[in-house]
Amino acid sequence: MSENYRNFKENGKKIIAVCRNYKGLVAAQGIQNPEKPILFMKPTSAYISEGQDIKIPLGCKLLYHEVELGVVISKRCSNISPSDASDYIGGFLLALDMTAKDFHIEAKEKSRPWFLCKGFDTSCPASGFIDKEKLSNYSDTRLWLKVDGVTKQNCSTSDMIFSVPEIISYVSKYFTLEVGDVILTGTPAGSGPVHAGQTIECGLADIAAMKFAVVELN
Ligand SMILES: O=C(O)/C=C/C(=O)CC(=O)C(=O)O
Ligand SMILES: [Mg+2]
Repeated sequence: MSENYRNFKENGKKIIAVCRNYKGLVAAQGIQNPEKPILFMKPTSAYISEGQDIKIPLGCKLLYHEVELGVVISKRCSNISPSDASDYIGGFLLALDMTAKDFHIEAKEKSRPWFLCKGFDTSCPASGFIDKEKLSNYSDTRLWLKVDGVTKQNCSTSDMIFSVPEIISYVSKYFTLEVGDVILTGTPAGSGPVHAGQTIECGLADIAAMKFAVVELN
């Protein structure tokens, strides 16, 4: 069987991301739980791997970190039910949904798309492929993030509003999912600013961890 999805950074065609998917984050913002998953996309050119730096995009004065669990799709599919969704999970990844927050605020104020604030080069630092057997309890796994050694995000994926199968099912009703596509499942409470010279470390229980430096664009 072909396992091209394991090399999702090369073979995937899309990164689809869910936002406002953690109860703690939504409560902290004083907003209602969304009625259905809220989606946006990042280009696959946004991926970087450990050893590469997060580059603050041109003109950005406020860059935010968001640690997230990502799901790698193993088989082409569309319009699948939540109960069938696990058949299409190839594995997982640990990811950062880096956000140019000042651009994001402006985009929301002016009702503009989120592509620039969410999709710039280096906006998706990602771990390698995590076998699904290693993460059988993906619905209750700890996600954490530190900036310069100080914990900023620390939450279980059990705080998600929409579960991984519900998200895959919902997304697949509108987009054909292909081998190696990734779905980012949203960030828990505690997202905040990072500056050039700082280091972000994050992890998924004791299964995956990664570290990235934040640098000025040059
Ligand atoms: O302000 C908002 O509505 C959402 C902001 C985000 O960046 C949301 C996410 O990407 C997330 O919740 O993961
Ligand atoms: Mg996010």
